[in-house]
Amino acid sequence: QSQYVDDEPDQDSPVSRFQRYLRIKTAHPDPDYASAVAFLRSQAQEIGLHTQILEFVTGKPLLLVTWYGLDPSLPSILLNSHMDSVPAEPSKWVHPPFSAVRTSDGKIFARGSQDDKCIAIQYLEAIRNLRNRDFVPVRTIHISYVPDEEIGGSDGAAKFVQSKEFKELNVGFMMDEGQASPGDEFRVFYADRSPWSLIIKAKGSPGHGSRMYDNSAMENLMKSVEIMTRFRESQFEIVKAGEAANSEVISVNPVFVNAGTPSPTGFVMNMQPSEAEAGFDLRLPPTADPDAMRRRIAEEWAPARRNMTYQILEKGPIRDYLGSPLMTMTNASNPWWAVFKAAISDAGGKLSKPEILATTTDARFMRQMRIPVLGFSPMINTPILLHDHNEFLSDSVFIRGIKVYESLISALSSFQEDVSSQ
Ligand SMILES: CSCC[C@H](NC=O)C(=O)O
Ligand SMILES: [Zn+2]
Ligand SMILES: [Zn+2]
Repeated sequence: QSQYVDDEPDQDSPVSRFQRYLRIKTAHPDPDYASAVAFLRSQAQEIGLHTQILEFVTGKPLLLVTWYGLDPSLPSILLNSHMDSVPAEPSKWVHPPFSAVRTSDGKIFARGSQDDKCIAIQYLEAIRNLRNRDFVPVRTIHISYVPDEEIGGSDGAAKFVQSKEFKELNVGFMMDEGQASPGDEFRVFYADRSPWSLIIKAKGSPGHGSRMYDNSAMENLMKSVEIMTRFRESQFEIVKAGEAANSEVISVNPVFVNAGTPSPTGFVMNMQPSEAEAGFDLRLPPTADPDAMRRRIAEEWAPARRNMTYQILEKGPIRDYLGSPLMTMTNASNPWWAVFKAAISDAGGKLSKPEILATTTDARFMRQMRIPVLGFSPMINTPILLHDHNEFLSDSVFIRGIKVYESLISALSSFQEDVSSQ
């Protein structure tokens, strides 16, 4: 196990600024957005960038940072990063999750180090370096620091894209977070999966625990669970056979079951309950047919004939406003794709085949507006530790990422073809 390194208190460097941001506790359930916004804003101001705070929901601020380009009539570039993190269990970490300790081998341990506070600072550091080199952007570049991504974004990015402030940004291309790459190729994501929360409920006659009868609530629920498990296995088989990635199939995973008649010592054991319910996390890739899924749920997973009801919470859009799947093209039809690819290669990076992200990000709200979005976090040679214990990022990977964003930001902001009609 690696040792602590005490960073010099007076040190001011990209890594120390990253550490300072990591030490701000923006983990749910009580994220300190005020401190995060204050810190990021002071960084942006120090670099000489324009800042604006938007508060669509009280206590949930969004920081917008702007570097004006020479031609404000061209669609702008938006770089997005969420300020919140998932919680951490300190006792399961080798270093405290908000210490941002850097070990002697250069690993910076913190909740949010990969997801996604790294890109928050890398955007700013890249712009700092470009400004120091007197680079002048043609297109305006914005950075949005948004709240609540980890809890679905309805008070964050969802409100932002609906605002007049967002419209005025005239965003032509956006970048959002991606995921770490254990190998030496950068990963890029052209779509997310759409998240649904599904709760199925069964009702039935209560009865003595000893009695066999049809249509008890538990029997009805368990039949559904069996059918859903078979569906889950059919999807997982495709993945196990190597025919599709995890993110390309529909996942359905049980997250809670709730049934039984409570007693002071647990549950009444000789009573069959009259109600039972279970909750599932569903993720639909953009290729999935949401209507077919809704029918499957109504007819097979929670049919009225088994005394079942259900509730689907669709967390965000599943199609764009013209009814197309939420996907960003990674071919010649999307001129930004070529610019992105060239910028990665100019930075000496290799790119793996574009992927669908298995999880879900704020990008879906912008894709709904038909804005092209690529998910990208420049973390190669890094184990995937988002939401895990001992999340870390190596200092060298972090520093290299700044260079990659310098290349990306200069290329994207210099891109002259007018794509505003797309
Ligand atoms: C219901 S939207 C939640 C978004 C969340 N994002 C990251 O983990 C996710 O669960 O994928
Ligand atoms: Zn994230
Ligand atoms: Zn996350």
